[in-house]
Amino acid sequence: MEEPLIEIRNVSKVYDSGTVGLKNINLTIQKGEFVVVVGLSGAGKSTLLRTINRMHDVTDGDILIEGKSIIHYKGKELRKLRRKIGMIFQNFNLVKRSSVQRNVLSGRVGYYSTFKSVLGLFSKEDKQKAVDALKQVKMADKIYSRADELSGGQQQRVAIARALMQDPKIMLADEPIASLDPLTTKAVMDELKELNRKLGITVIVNLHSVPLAMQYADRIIGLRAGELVYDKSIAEVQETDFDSIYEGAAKENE
Ligand SMILES: Nc1ncnc2c1ncn2[C@@H]1O[C@H](COP(=O)(O)OP(=O)(O)OP(=O)(O)O)[C@@H](O)[C@H]1O
Repeated sequence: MEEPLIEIRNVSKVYDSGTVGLKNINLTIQKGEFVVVVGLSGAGKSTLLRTINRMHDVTDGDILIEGKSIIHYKGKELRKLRRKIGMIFQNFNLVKRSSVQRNVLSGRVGYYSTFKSVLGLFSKEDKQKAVDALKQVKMADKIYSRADELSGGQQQRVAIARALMQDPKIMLADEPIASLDPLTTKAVMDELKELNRKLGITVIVNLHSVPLAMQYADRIIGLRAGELVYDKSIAEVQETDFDSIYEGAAKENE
């Protein structure tokens, strides 16, 4: 079998406050998978995603990407790792007063010296790349709009275009549709699915909605209180499975 793209081995994360974010997680993700992570608020979904791109360091265990341990990466190695991994957030994280073009080009910053990126000296190739990325998310006509003139769904698609500028192998999306209405939710989820299918990017998405998870995932992972309590391919998933992840946890809190 092919080498796994991501291997999480016995990973635990305890925050400085003493809160346990993750408890002994073991998880292997293959190239090309579309994985949805579900679980109650506070279950550790964001923590899990953020350990994969080293926004958070783990307390214990190891994470391998393409067979290499990443947990001690620093400087150049860490920058190279982060280029491979695009990230999408609930609140889009765009520079609201900047143009769509500028926001998308900023996804390329990891490839430039600080000097050039501060001055906005982007190459002609990268400007064309930004147009292509915007075409991919069907936002090319908004290239000169200001980010804050766009709807939430449009902003999220620009954020996806920005992440595509990195030529990522992995796309991490942390509640990407939490602040969107059903119609724009569909546009954003369809976009993530398309770049998984068409561009072969491995996608890991945190979602609260089980029906959406079932609609889009190849595989669903469930977290509860920092532990991995569920891991099935979509063909094996049954909606009642989630009672133990959601209702069971609710009972515990009573
Ligand atoms: N920076 C932090 N410092 C301390 N504790 C944190 C930090 N980030 C998260 N936590 C705690 O770690 C646990 C897991 O949080 P996490 O945000 O990963 O959960 P989540 O499943 O993503 O929840 P949500 O759906 O609300 O985003 C929670 O108890 C949370 O309060």
